[in-house]
Amino acid sequence: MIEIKNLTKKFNRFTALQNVQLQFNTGNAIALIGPNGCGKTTLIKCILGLNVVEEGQIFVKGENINDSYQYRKSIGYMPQIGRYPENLSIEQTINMVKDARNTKEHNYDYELLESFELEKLYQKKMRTLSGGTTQKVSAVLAFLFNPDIIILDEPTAGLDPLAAEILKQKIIKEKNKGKLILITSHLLSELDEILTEVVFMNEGKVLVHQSAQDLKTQTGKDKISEGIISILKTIQ
Ligand SMILES: Nc1ncnc2c1ncn2[C@@H]1O[C@H](COP(=O)(O)OP(=O)(O)OP(=O)(O)O)[C@@H](O)[C@H]1O
Repeated sequence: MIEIKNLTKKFNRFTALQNVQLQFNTGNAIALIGPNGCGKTTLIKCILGLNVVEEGQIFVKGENINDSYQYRKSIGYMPQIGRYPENLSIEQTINMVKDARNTKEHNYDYELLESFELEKLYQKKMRTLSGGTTQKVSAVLAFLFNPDIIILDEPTAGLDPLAAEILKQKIIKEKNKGKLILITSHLLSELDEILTEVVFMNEGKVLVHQSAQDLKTQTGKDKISEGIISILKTIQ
């Protein structure tokens, strides 16, 4: 569903991604793991078209992303830090994003909106929201259009434990429907129930891409999070 071929991303002379080759298939939840600054967000932004891809190619559902913007409709994105017009209410923000999609009829997914009980806060202005509530709005928007691919950058950072659990269960539910989930997180214990594959990155390179089961077998650990720690110790 997503294929990345020979992707190199430079910011002036700095190489943030080097010859990245990856393939992600439907029905999987994949964690991008690696130390701060290793290139996780840069990779996500390349897939989203927010970073220009000059060297290498990215295909989403078989289409080269440089050929059309339409592929973005297949992707829901929850950024690390969501930035919204300060003076809009939560309701106006959600309506603005719906309008921007320009689709009259849509099979909207309001499940997270309801679970987070955000309708109670509908009239609050975005600038007055706590960091965690802003994250909830970002999560709602990522799932709202029922996308086939959901990309979550540090999704549970700042969420309270109940909200983090609600989001985790939602991720599992959507993965089980056959969607592709890409997730970056430093909170490894939260990933245990979710993941089917793990990608380890360091200094802009992919070091390992393996299934969660292989990771557990290879490291001799019962939990994915413990297996990830074992691998991280060897690469840091
Ligand atoms: N727009 C940019 N201009 C210049 N350098 C950038 C830009 N975006 C990212 N970088 C650099 O690319 C490297 C990778 O950054 P990136 O945000 O992808 O890391 P990350 O793995 O997501 O880190 P973290 O775990 O801290 O979120 C960093 O050294 C960063 O400073």
